[in-house]
Amino acid sequence: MAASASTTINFSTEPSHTSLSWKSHLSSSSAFDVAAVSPIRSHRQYPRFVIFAMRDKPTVLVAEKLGEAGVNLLKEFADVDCSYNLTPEELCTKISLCDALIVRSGTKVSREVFESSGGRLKVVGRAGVGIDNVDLAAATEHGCLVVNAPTANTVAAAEHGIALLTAMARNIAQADASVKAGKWLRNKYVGVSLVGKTLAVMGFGKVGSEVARRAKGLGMHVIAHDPYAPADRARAIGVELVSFDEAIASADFISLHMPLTPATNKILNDETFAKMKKGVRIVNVARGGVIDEDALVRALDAGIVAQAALDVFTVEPPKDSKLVQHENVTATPHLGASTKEAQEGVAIEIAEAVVGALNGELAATAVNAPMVPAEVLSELKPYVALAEKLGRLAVQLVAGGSGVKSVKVTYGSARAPDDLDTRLLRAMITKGLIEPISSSFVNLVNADFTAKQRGLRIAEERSLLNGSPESPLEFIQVQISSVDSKFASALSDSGEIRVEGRVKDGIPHLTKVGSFEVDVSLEGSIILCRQVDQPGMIGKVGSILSEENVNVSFMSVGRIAPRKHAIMAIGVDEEPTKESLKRIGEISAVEEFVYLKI
Ligand SMILES: NC(=O)C1=CN([C@@H]2O[C@H](COP(=O)(O)OP(=O)(O)OC[C@H]3O[C@@H](n4cnc5c(N)ncnc54)[C@H](O)[C@@H]3O)[C@@H](O)[C@H]2O)C=CC1
Ligand SMILES: O=C(O)C(=O)COP(=O)(O)O
Repeated sequence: MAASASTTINFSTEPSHTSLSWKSHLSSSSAFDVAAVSPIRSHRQYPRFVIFAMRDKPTVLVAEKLGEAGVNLLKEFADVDCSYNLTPEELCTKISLCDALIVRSGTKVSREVFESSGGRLKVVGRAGVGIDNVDLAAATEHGCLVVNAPTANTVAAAEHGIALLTAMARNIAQADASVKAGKWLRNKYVGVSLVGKTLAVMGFGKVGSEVARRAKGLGMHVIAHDPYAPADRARAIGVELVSFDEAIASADFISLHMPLTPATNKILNDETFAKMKKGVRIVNVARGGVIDEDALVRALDAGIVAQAALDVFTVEPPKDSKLVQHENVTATPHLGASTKEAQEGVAIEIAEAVVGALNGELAATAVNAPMVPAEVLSELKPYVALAEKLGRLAVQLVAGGSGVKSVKVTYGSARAPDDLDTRLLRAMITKGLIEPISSSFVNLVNADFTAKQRGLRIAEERSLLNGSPESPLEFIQVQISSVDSKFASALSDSGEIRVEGRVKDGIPHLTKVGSFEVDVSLEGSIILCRQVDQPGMIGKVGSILSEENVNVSFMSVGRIAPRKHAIMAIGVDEEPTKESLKRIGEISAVEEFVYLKI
């Protein structure tokens, strides 16, 4: 027995992605080492972890141009259908035949796409950074994992930002067009210098900080605004983090590098343009939607904004856009990520992520599932299996099987509270609790959503144990309250169904049922009998099962005191017939029994 609980901490009362998290994963998406940005991320092998169980060769639909190396990598594992320029209707029709979909920024992966997939679509791979074209809520509700390729195009986007900045300052595009039109307008295209000017980088993440580095090399004074960026990262590059208002009021140039979210939608608008220095110049390689484009046209006409260089637009391609036609605007057709190097890197990065996910690995770049480091996953793997099995057992002990609303999970561990990420465990307990009593498919992606939708409340509690924190967990206990049990002995003194398990030699074991201690490996199915403790019981049950050729893998008896009540837990490899279960129930000393499928 492990040391008894010394402290009990209530971590969360509601399933939530942030309640208990691995300490290194609490930082925002911007947390990365700027010096480590490289066009091609090396692939890390994540432990196989069954999010999806693929039986046949999967089909991957590549809906936008993807680098050849990525397509070849996909082909080693899947049937690959490269169909570009599909209409939304065509995409919805095709998707029901696909296990994975790969897109860039030009394809809307809407709720209809997930609904049309009929549950087959398991992974959406975004070959790039921005996932604003994917309906994440719908993906999550459908248990579909969304992965992106967040690092391989960083440098390309930053270089494009700098290209636009310098081209804009020296009127390169306009001057080029006029020379080609036979003109020689040396006075018209006098530019502005960059050296000594203030550049405000809005969004100091991967691209923003690479732009900042390069702008410093051009002799610019660089400030940045990013509510989530750590000050020491900015300091390391020699950039001061300032408030939004200070950034836009003091900048000669503004470069946008934040994601498009409800909070950043039209963040540059009439009101914010009015606060800018007259003659400010704006670069946007982030997303068109962060600028109110009509307001930008007004600001350009009023001379508040002297020039804008835009790679991205609210609607792409832009139609009859006054903004694009404006003489002080330089426009490119969303080329930020379009270098050979970046496209090769992105293609490999996304192909690896999609193949990994289809193989059951938890992707390192998952957008709508917990990102758990590989080493943590390896360590937690047997406990993940234990968690699901305990959930499955507990719910089968409920009379009627339904009406489960309130579950308490206790994790017994000697580790410090922030050293244990329980999101995987909670998801698998939820899977175990819900799948035996419904037609829902539950995985790591949709577990919290599915629990919430069913009104299932999972409270998590940590029981801090004395002893060595070598293994992440000593035990997991699952309790279901306010329900009747079909096996009264599974009820604890306080009336909840209670099962507890441990991992022994890498194998999940059931170690407690109600108040009875047992020990049965959770590998096949289980028969639990309550009996009056007396000699010969094991033999009687064993011989009934052997007559049926049912192999007994494990047997254990947990009793309160000799010759009083005991619980016999029997692990079986095959499913006993109803008749043999009936015969076990008829043994005179057996008071109640239950057969549980794991
Ligand atoms: N034009 C193109 O082809 C490309 C565009 N992009 C876009 O560039 C943007 C940045 O990409 P990454 O740097 O890779 O992402 P990132 O996630 O590394 O950085 C985004 C940064 O924006 C910050 N942020 C979030 N809300 C903010 C707010 N309200 N104000 C200021 N900062 C805020 C975040 O804290 C984060 O540091 C994304 O929108 C992405 O889609 C990226 C690559 C290519
Ligand atoms: O990665 C991003 O966010 C981009 O905007 C690149 O988009 P693309 O893959 O070139 O359509």
